Formats: sequence, structure tokens, C-alpha cells
Amino acid sequence: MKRTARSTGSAPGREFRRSPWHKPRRLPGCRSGPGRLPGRRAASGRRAPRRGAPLALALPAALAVALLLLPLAGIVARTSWSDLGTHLGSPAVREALRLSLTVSFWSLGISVLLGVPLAWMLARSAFPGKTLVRCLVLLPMVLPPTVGGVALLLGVGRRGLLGGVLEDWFGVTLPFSTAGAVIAATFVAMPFLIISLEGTLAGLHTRYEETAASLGASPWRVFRTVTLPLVAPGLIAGAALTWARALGEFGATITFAGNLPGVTQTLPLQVYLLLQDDPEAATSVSLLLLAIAMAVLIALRGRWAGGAPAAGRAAARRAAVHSGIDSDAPVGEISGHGPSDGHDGASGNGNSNSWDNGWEGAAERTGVPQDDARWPLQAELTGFNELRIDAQPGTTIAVVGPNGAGKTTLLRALLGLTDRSRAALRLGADEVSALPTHRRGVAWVPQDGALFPHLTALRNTAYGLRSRGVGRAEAHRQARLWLDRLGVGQFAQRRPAQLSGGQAQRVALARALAARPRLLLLDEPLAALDQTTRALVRHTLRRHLSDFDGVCLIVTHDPVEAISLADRVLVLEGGRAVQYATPAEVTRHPRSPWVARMLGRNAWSGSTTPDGGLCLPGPGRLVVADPLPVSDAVVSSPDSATEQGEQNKRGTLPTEPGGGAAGQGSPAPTEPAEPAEQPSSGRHVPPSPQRGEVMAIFGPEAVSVHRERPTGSPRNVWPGHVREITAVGSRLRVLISSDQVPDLVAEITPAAAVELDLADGTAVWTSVKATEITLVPL
Ligand SMILES: Nc1ncnc2c1ncn2[C@@H]1O[C@H](COP(=O)(O)OP(=O)(O)OP(=O)(O)O)[C@@H](O)[C@H]1O
Repeated sequence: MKRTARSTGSAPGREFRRSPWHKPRRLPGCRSGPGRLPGRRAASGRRAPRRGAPLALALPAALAVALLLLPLAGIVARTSWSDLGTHLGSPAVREALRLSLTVSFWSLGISVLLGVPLAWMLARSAFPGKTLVRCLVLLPMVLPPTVGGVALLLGVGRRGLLGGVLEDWFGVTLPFSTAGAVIAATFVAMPFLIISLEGTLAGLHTRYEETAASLGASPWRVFRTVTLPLVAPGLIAGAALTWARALGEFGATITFAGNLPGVTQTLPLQVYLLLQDDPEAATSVSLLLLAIAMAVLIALRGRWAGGAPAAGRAAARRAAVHSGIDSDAPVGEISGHGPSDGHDGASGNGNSNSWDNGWEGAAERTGVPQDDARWPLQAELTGFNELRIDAQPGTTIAVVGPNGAGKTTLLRALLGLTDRSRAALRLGADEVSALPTHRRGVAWVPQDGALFPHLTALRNTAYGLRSRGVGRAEAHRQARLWLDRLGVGQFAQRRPAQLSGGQAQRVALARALAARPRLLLLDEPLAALDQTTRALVRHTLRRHLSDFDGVCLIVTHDPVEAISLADRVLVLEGGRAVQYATPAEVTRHPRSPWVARMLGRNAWSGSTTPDGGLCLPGPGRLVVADPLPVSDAVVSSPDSATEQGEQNKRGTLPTEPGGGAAGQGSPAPTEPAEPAEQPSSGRHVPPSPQRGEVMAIFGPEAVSVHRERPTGSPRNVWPGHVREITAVGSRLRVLISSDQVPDLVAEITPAAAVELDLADGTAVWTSVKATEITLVPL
């Protein structure tokens, strides 16, 4: 008896539920699983056995420790403990200690004031000579301090480059003064702060700052309320090291500022003097400096020394959170208000519906602000992305495409965050292309939400409002309403680390919506969520996006998201629009193999044959019941190929309100074999159309699997073997390879798989009815 399996009754579009390439579930009985992963075992707490160090490494390492330890042990061993009080209490030592503390704290202050901005510039901005500046910063760390002192003399000494000017014009003489000692200590110590902070800034992902800007925060506010709190641990560590280095500074100070008691004679200089007259007192003062250095290291809790890093980080994080750098502190600068920000002028057209004005009106109302402004989107992108988008308010556009298609670049261009693509952007009547990110009214929710970790959910949500100058109480009131609307009001006082992925996503969405943007950009908003939460958040998203007064672009790799959330699907490839149509249209007539496969369908490219079939790249051939009409068969018209080539240089999307590309957005054909209408002018076209190239699309449910060659009606029959079987819901997807045709996927029931005795490698025959195949011109 022939054994054949064929899926039954698949409704069109059911493939959206999950594509075979989307998180396939293992078949029952599969041994591997999350609980069995070696990584999980390691993470469960059992430690790997310690390995003994080879002697060739252990011995020099021990000698190195001895070299570091011995001198310090010498200080402790040789200290005259009975005289310690007398030595440290002497007026000269007390005076030197006072001076040391004065000099080191001044040095720390100057280092923070100047070094923090320089570290930020080095980490965050591009400017000419950056490498040189970085070398300059490092130089004092490798220069002998005495050479540093000489350099200071020649720079700001009496006869130095600037010294004469300082003395003649301002009456300031730096050498042999306490100010000179401060300058010398700063010269040597500030690099520690800059290096430490620059490293921390480099490790801080810019998405927090970019998100803050998209919520309307000015660059200074972003720095003050997001950057600084997040880098506080690095800043504190750098500041502690800077202070300790300034406290112990000797060489540059004595060379530049001399050794004047009460003026420049700091503790290290005191040690040097005492060593000649009273070695025991010198030892006691050395012990004092050693104790201070050790105290600093202990205070850093191993941040640099390597011990207890987690505790150190947690403490530093707590320090950051409670550091008094409060995002809700009174706003010194309110972006978009007042003449200084230039916003009104930048709007260019005097439109009274400016984003900020919309805000002011909204803020005065009770409840979640509702204004009547609606924001159609017009964007023309050039550079890596070449396309134009026109969409009416309330339109949700799913942006899909393979990796590297330019989805993120498109979003970043709309935000004004990349030079790789530039967007001529009009929101409503306002041309916003020339405005910086924080004045565009374009809110961005990155993939992980990028909630500010140092702020509660409430403060995160109020962030956009506060950035626009809304008072704290009002901002918090509105934020709470948004959190309630999204069903996460009960978590208002929690920090992001205390939220689940789904809760965090909803807070991120509340934060973006609370900012009342004109354009909303969601980058894979549900990617991090499990299936159950995903469905829940999707439902919430759909509800709130329907109320949104602007256009929303959602980047997604998930067909379910695309079809359930979007009014239009924009398919990108190579930065250009391959298709822009309703989800139903894209489902029926996908215009690229990638999108067809994303939808769970088999998609083969080939060229049409005179009898209307398809010539495949291999030896196989595909027989199709409904060939393309002549007008659609690109092979027949050299002119149309040329025209497509021209169109292809610039993918354009429709301008008609709420419309898809002409033909593509029109009611979908009723017969699966009926091709989508070709765009009449300037519509989507794939990147490199070949004359006569078409795509054959058929669903996995249209593929029958047999153990023996089938007889009867199917004209498309090929041998192959099973490569992989995965479960999708209650059905199985069988990936079959053949040396005659490209890989194809069949969908069958588990019972059929048992009946056919399918396993990886099983030899099978496949067949596809000619009537089940749709041809789409490429
Ligand atoms: N900073 C950059 N410099 C140079 N090329 C870049 C940069 N960022 C991205 N690209 C390139 O631009 C192209 C588009 O990248 P983009 O990140 O927009 O793709 P994507 O569609 O978002 O991909 P994915 O789905 O993998 O996130 C890719 O070829 C990528 O390698």
C-alpha cells in the first residue's frame, strides 16, 4: 500500500502563526532541552574544579607578589608604634596633612570639572585630533613626574609660555604657591579620572541616551539625567584614584611648586625631608599615606583590585541611584520652550501645532492628554535606504526584511541618528529633517525597551514629559495614567531590574506614548518575550496603536506581529522597498523569496518557459496551472524590464491616503494563481530583477509526501530525502532536500509522519499540484 501524507484544509494565512524558521519546537523524545544544556548546569552553582597553576607561572607570580608586598611589609614592621602618635601629631606633619588634603581635593574638583567633559568628548563625539588628545591624556601617566614639573615650569612658570601673561595681566604666579601644587597634582592625577570614565562610557550602550533624546530630552539633560547616573560607578572609581594619586603626588610638585612649609610642602614632601632628619617619623608618615591608599582601594571594593566585584557594582549602582543626580530635579533647561532653543524658528513654517505647543495644551488637561492633532508621515530616504514613505495618521507599518536589509538604519535615519541614510522628514505640516533628535517628535522604543535602569517605572514614563517642562507632579500623574492604561500601574515604583520582560516592554511603550510623539518607532517590540507574554503584549499594543495619532513603524521578524499589528507591511531588501501592501496582499502575493519564506511558504525563483511553466536553477521544472498573463510576464517585454530597472533605482511607496502601492494595496485577487497587479509607476520593485524571473509560491500544506513514487494527476513529482522534522503547533514541518529542485517544506500531521515512518534521512517522494502554485513576477 502506498503511504502518502497531505495536509488538509489549511486556511490561507494560517502560516502566519509561526514560520518553520521561527523558533521550531523539538519533537517529543528529543533529549536536548534547556534544562540539559551544559551552560545551565554551570550556572546552577556547581563550580568547575580548580586547576593547579604550572610552576613556571606560579613561581614568578609569587615573586611579583613578594616584590610588591615586601616594601610595604617593611613600613609596617619598622614603624615605631609607640611614637606613632607623636610623629603624626607634630605641627609640621599636621600642617602637611592639611595642605595635602587641600591640594588633593582641589585637584579632584578641577579634574572632575574638566576631566568629565573631556572623557565624554573622547567617548561620544568625533573630532579632529582625537587620537592626539587621547595620547596627551595618557602622557602624564607615563612621563617621569619631574619631567612633568619641568614641563609645567616651561608652560605656566614665570618664564613659561603662559606664565608671563598670567603674572602681568592677572597677577597670578603659580610656581612656589599652593595653586601651583594643585596644578602639578592635577596634571598628574586627572588622567586617571579621564581614562576610567572614558572606559565606562565606552561600555555604556548609547541606546539609553538615544532613547532619552527621542523622548525630547536635550543633550545636556540627557547627559545629566541618563549618562551621569549610569556611569556613576566608573566616575566614582576614577575620582577615588584621582584623589589618591593627587594626595601622593611628589615629583611634579617639588619641581614646579618647590618645598615651602605651609605653602607647598605636602605629606609626600614631608616624608622626603623627614627621611634625612628623622627616619622613624618618615616611616610613620609613610604608614599614614599607605593607610590612606589602602582605604581608597577598600572603598572601591575591588572595582579595580578584582575582589568582590558584584558587591562593588551593586554598591556603586546604589550610589548612582541615590547620588542625588535626580532626573526629576528642577529642569535648568527646558527644550522646546523659550527663544533660546530656537525651536520655533527651526519649525520653519510657523505652524502652531508644533510638538511642544501640542504638549503645553495637553498638559493642562486632566487625564491622559488628548489633542486633536494628527500627524501624517512623509519621508524620503536617501543613502543606504532609498525609498519614500507617505502614510496617514493612525497607520501602523510593519517593516520586515532579512538581516542587513536596512530596517534599523531606516529607523535611525528617521530619528536623525545616522549618516548612512538621510531622511527628508515631514510630520504633519512640519518639516523636521533639520531638527536634532530631541525636537523631532519621533519616539523610539529599542528592542530591549532601554528603560533607564536607575529610574522607577513611573519616572521612566514621566521622563518625556519632564523633558518638555511639565511639572513633576503633573508629569507623574500623567505617567501613572499611562502605566494604568497599559496594565502596569501596580509596578510604578519598581525599577526595570524588578520587572519581567513583558512588564518592561509595556512600561517602555507607556513611556513612548506618554511623550505624545508624532511618529512612533518600535524596534522588535516583542522579540524578548515568551509566546504567552507576546500574545498579551501584542493585544495591548494593538489596542493602543489604534488610538495613536501618528504613524507607527514596527520592525519585526515575526509574521504574526506583522499581520496582527500592521495596516501595511513594508518589505525591505538591500535598503529598498520590495513590497508595500496590506498584510493580506503580502500573504497572497509575496514579492520576494525571503518574505514568502518568512510567511512559511515555499518560494522558488526561476524563469518562465514559453508554456507558462517555470525553469528552476537545477534540472527540475515546475508545471503551473495558471501561467502569468503576458503583460505580467516580464520576459515578454524588453521595455518593461527597462522600466523596472529604472523603478528599481528608487523604491517608492504610495502617496494616496491609507493606500498601498497601486495594485498591491488594492483588494486582493480571489484566485491564488492570480498575480498581484504590477505597480503602474514608481512602485516597489526588487533590487535586481532579471528578465523573465518569477517566483513560484506554494504553501507547505500543498506539498504531499509519499514513500513511493505517486501515480495519478500531480505533474510536479520529485524524489528527495528528509532533512529535518520540526513541530509547529499540532503539526509537523518536514524539510525535504532534492537534487532536482530547491529544498521544500511540507506540513503534515504527526499521525501521517508515523504512518510514513519518517525520520531524518528517509527517502521520500514529493508532489505539488500545478493548481496550488502561484507565480509572482520579480
Ligand atoms: N555603523 C555601520 N557602519 C557601516 N555599515 C553598517 C553600520 N550599521 C549597519 N551597517 C550595515 O548596513 C546594513 C543595514 O544594517 P541594518 O542594521 O539597518 O539592518 P537590519 O535590517 O536592521 O538588520 P537586522 O535584521 O540584522 O537587525 C547592513 O549591511 C549592515 O552591515
